Amino acid sequence: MANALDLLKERGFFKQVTHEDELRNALASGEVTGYVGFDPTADSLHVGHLMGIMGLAHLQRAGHRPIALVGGGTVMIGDPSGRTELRQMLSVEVINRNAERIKKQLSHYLDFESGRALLVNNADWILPLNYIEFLREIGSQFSVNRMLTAECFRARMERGLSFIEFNYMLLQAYDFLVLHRKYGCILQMGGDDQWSNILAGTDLIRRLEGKEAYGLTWPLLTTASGKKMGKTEAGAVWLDPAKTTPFDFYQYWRNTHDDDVERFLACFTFLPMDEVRRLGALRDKEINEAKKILAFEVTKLAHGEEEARKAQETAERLFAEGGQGGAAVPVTKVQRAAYPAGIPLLDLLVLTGLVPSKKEGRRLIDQGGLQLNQKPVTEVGMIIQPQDYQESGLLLQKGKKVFHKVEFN
Ligand SMILES: Nc1ncnc2c1ncn2[C@@H]1O[C@H](COP(=O)(O)OP(=O)(O)OP(=O)(O)O)[C@@H](O)[C@H]1O
Ligand SMILES: N[C@@H](Cc1ccc(O)cc1)C(=O)O
Repeated sequence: MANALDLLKERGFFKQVTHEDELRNALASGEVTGYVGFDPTADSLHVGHLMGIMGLAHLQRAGHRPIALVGGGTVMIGDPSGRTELRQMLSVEVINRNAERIKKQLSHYLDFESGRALLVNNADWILPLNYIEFLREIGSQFSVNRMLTAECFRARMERGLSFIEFNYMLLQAYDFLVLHRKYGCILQMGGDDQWSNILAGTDLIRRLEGKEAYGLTWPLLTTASGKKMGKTEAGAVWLDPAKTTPFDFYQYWRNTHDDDVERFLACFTFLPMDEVRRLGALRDKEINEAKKILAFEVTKLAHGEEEARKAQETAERLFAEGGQGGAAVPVTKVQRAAYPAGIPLLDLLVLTGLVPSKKEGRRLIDQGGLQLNQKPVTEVGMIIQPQDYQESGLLLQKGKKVFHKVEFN
C-alpha cells in the first residue's frame, strides 16, 4: 500500500508539514495515531469541516488510527485563528448540546465502535486544570515574543486581541501533549489556519517529552470563484439534515464549478484516484456525470444511500425534459411573524399557487401527489411551523415534476 502521506497529498490534503521525511518514515513503519480537533461552536458541523473529517477517514483507510477531538474545553476560549473579531461566548448548556450533536455526526464517517478510531472531548482534561499548575508546567514553555510573531496573532494585533484568546494556542498545544501521553498520538492535522496552533503542540511535546511529533495542514478550500468553501449566500452548508436538507446538500455539490470537480472528488469521496482523474478530465456535457457522482457520493456519506438516491431522483426530475426544464425553482417568501401559530399546509399550497383552492389541495394530498422535503405528505390538516424550516427551507413537490420552494423570513 502507498504511504499514507502520499495518499493524503495526492487527494489534496497537503499544504504544510513539519518534518516530511520523518513523518513518511513513521507512517511506513507502523500504525500512527493522528488527530483533528473540532470546536463545537454550533450545533452542527458544516461543509468546511468536511476536510478534517475526510482527512481522518482517509488516514483510517490507510491503516492508521484517527482521533476525532471535540473541543468542549477549547470552545470556552474561542480560537482567534483566521478570525477578525472576538467570538461570541457560549453558555455551558449550549456547548454540551453542540458537542453531543457533533459527536453523532462524526460517527457517520469514522468507525468508533470497533475501537479503530477514538472520540475524545478535551473538556475532560481542560476544565479541571489548575491555573497555577498549568502556568508552571505549560506556560513556562512558551515565549510571548515568539507567540506574537505567529500568523494567527499577527493578523489580530491591529484590531485587538483579548487575553482569553491569547491562551487558546497553549490549550491546543496541551491537547496534543495529553493525546501524546495517553494514546501515543504523534500527528495533528488541520486546515492551514491551524498551523501556528499545531506547531505549538509539536514544540511542546519535543520540549517536555523529548519525542518527535508532526503536524500536517491542508489548504483552506476555496471554490473556483474564490469564496471559502462551505458558505453560500444563504449561509453555511450544514451536515445536519434539519438545517440543510439532503436535497439542498446534494444540489450544493451538484452545482460544483467544472474546475473544482476533480479536487472535490479527491478530498470528499473514497473513489480510487484513477477514477477521480478520469471523471475530472471529462469536459462539457460529460462533466455533469462527474458532478452527479460527486453529489451522490458526498450525500451518501453524510446522509446514507437512501437519502442520496432520493435527492438524486428529485434533482433528475427537477431538471428533466418536461419538468421545470432546469429553470430555477419558484420561491414564495412568507413572513414568519404573520403566522405565530403556524400555517396550515392547505393555505400554504394555495399561497404558492400550486393549487387553485384548498379543496384541490386536499385532493392532491389524498391522492398521494404531494411531497414536503422529499417525504410524501399524508396528513391533510398538517400545520407548518415556520421555525422548523427556517434554516433548511421547505421544498414542495406536486406530482413528479412541479417544484416550489418556501422561505420563511
Ligand atoms: N473551506 C475550508 N476548507 C478547509 N478547512 C476548513 C474550511 N472551512 C473551515 N475549515 C476548517 O474548519 C475549522 C473551523 O472553521 P471555521 O472557523 O470556518 O468554522 P466556524 O467557526 O463554524 O465558521 P465561522 O468562522 O464562519 O464562524 C477551521 O479551523 C478550518 O481548519
Ligand atoms: N482550533 C481548532 C479546533 C481544535 C480544538 C482543539 C484541538 O486540540 C485541536 C483543534 C479550530 O478552531 O478549528
